[in-house]
Amino acid sequence: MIDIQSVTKRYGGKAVVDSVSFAVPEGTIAVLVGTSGSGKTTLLRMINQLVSQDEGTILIGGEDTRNIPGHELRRRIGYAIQGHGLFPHRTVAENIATVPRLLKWDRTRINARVDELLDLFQLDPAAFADRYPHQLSGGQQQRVGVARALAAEPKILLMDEPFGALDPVLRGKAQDELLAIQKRFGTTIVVVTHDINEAFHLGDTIAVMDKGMLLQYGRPIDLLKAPATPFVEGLVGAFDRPFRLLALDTVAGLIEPGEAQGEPIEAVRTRQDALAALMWSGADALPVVSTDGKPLGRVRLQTLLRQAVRPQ
Ligand SMILES: Nc1ncnc2c1ncn2[C@@H]1O[C@H](COP(=O)(O)OP(=O)(O)OP(=O)(O)O)[C@@H](O)[C@H]1O
Repeated sequence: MIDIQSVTKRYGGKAVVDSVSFAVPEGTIAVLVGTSGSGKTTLLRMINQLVSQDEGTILIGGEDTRNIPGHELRRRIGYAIQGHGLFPHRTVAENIATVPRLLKWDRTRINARVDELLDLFQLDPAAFADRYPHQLSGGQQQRVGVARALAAEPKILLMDEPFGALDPVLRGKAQDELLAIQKRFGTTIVVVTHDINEAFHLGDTIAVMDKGMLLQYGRPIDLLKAPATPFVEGLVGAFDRPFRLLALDTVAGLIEPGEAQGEPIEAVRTRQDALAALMWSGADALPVVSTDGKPLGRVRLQTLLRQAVRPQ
């Protein structure tokens, strides 16, 4: 658990992070969103003490971060930034091995971990381990940056616009990879993004910042149901709300018995995907199948539309 308590940072007398408090439960993803200059990066960098707060306390697993030497804290907390920050004169394998080496892992363990991470990010170790960052595409560099941040199996991962430079297709893939990794290792993750869609896709909780202040912190559904201010309402998109609501859940919970014509949809897809498929096909119901293709029933347009209404 990361517990941020009344944290303030001032530059030149001006609070760029202004008495912010929220807690990130263990094993969850919190996303920081907000306008440019609202203090997101500063707040993130206070968690690993790259920036020290002027007031307030940050506890990690109950321990005050100011009582942990900075270098030790930063070895315990993975950090991935936009533009990846890879060392240009080190190979991919050496980049990923940075923290395990500092921690003096033995060579066999380091090599195994590097290969495991490269596999996880779909970069064939035989082809990529010995390349230098400039020999990779931007998307590959970013994946290596995230792999490096994960190398020492940190319980906490901080990410600052980690997928900012990726095209929409790669960005979606990288987000799904991150969710899979988070599930597998139970990592607690704090991500900064400009992209509200990314926030909804990744976040168990979302923190909305404006001018150094935390306007709202809650689950995606809380922001949709009860935006704390007009700014939050604008950010979550008044017109997009029904679609965002549908995107929060899968088709699985809405399957009804019966048959339907048309291209089947998998039960793990979002309700928003199902609505899109129904609208596109012009049908009023679609067959639903399991990921291995077994028929499970059908999903009806009427049922979906009822889910898109403001929750009571
Ligand atoms: N070292 C510094 N010295 C002086 N001012 C700073 C420093 N670092 C950040 N700031 C100021 O603090 C404010 C918050 O910056 P920060 O980078 O945290 O915002 P952000 O929300 O991450 O912005 P962006 O989305 O544009 O990256 C900005 O006005 C910035 O100019």
